[in-house]
Amino acid sequence: MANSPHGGILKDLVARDEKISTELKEESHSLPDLVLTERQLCDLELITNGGFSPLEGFMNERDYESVVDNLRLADGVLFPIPVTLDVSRETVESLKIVSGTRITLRDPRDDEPLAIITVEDIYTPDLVKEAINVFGADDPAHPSVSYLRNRVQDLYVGGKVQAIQPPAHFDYVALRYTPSELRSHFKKLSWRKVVAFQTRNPMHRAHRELTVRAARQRQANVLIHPVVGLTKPGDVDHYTRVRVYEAIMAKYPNGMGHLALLPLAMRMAGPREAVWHAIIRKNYGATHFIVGRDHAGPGKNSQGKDFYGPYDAQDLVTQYHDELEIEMVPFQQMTYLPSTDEYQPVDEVPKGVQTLDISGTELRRRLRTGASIPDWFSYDAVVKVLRESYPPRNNQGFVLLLTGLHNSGKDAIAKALQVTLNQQGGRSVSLLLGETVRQELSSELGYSAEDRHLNAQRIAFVAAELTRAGAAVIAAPIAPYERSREAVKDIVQHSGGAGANFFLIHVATPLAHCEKTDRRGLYAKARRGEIKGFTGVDDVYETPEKADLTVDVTQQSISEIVHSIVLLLETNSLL
Ligand SMILES: Nc1ncnc2c1ncn2[C@@H]1O[C@H](COP(=O)(O)OS(=O)(=O)O)[C@@H](OP(=O)(O)O)[C@H]1O
Repeated sequence: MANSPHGGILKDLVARDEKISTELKEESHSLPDLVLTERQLCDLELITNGGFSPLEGFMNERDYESVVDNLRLADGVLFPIPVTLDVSRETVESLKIVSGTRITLRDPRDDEPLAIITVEDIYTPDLVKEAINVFGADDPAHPSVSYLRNRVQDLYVGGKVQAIQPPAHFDYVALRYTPSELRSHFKKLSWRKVVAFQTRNPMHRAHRELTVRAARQRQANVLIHPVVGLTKPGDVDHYTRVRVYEAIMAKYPNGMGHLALLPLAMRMAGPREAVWHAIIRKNYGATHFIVGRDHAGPGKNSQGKDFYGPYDAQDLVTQYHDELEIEMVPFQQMTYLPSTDEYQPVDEVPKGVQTLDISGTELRRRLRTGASIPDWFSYDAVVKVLRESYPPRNNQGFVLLLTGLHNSGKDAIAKALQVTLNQQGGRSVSLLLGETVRQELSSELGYSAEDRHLNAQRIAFVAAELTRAGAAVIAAPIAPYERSREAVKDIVQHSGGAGANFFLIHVATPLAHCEKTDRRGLYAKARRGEIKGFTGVDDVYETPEKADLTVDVTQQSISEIVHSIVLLLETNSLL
């Protein structure tokens, strides 16, 4: 038997409104629109599937104030986190939003109408108070406070929603359960007691041991219920994590556990978040909920201290135990005891017994360097998934941007380097010569400052895509402007993923040599005025200020230059 929902009734609005969804969809076309933010989309999904029961919409001012002040809705029901629809003043004015207005809420990914909100009120939130009460401090080191300060719009719009359809998902569809679906699943399996485990991180042996212990203690089954909505910036992406969870599920005793994904936008609100998580799991039918050390903690504040005490979350859940009606299973941190090859909560380890742990930072270091990750810490299948997503540097892609004058030797160096890297193997090598890019990608562009900059940005886009897939990219345009070269670096480092390794190599062959040896005669034509705005003749070449390497074909042979680039890559552990 699944636990009863918070407030007594599961507010499955999708099921409730199914009969009128065609009419609602029809009406949605004639209403003003709001395209949701990513966070609002996650919130709406949980409002409409019942995960946030007893909510039936975004909070009005009375509920919001009451939640911020007392962790309760205006009617007194426990609810610790504001769930609000923020809208800019301009939008409120341009859409003429007033009490009673009906607005279509749209999915930002595909523009589909998901729900209609009937506006109850429009109010100005006190964001400083919200930060202090809900997150503990008005400190922008907290990701949700930073979100309040930088992303949240001026006004909140409160009102109940009617569901047109749930947001569409195309990843891990079979693992996404609504509260009703999960409840049916528990019924089908005759699970009476279910311990839910919340996580936003990859799971290893310690987590498996902890959850199995919890199940044993409470004679229950285990629901692994990871968050796949928004988590803390910098977390492991949910695709990788779900593959990890799938791998670890095979390590549970047969039939003990089940994996379901939760599309929640976390707030990292520590104690309040733990109470919220418990309510959500109750709505999904769980009877027990694990709260460990530093539950939903965001890390350090701007003074370098933890935002919350390690067991503050457990204390707050205990405080509301009676009305939560889901039993907390508190856990201390698990640690490994090599002498007996087992995990135990730290507070149960006898004095003097040796323990082992691997921190998150150490794990990331081992992934980066390819160093071994011991069996006592994780499972081969889990490590394999992580290594695929976080390859060691010698498997990561990289971009070498060779910049220099026409006929500086950059093409010859690039081609020789391509051959050298091909000889070594292990990566696909892509060559983006200036001339090739001009023919294949930028044939309509000329040589104005703007066109040259755009050309560089196109090279950056292609290079970032290739390097993200693990390729070695050698790009050799003239790239005469510092701002363009900086833009290339920026684009590669921001969208190149794990392979965001970028090196600028200045081929600094003097103009006189480039000109003297130019068999194509372009400099001669430029001198005669037959080509206008030619780099080095009547257009500027800005010498790079921060090249990773400077080479010159009048001082070194092509082989020597290639070797110096190989050494640069080797020094950076890329070869
Ligand atoms: N006005 C002018 N200025 C500079 N270069 C010119 C110009 N007109 C044509 N070319 C020939 O175009 C080739 C490719 O230039 P790039 O795309 O590398 O230049 S840029 O980075 O956009 O500045 C470049 O060849 P490579 O140096 O061999 O790549 C030039 O020979």
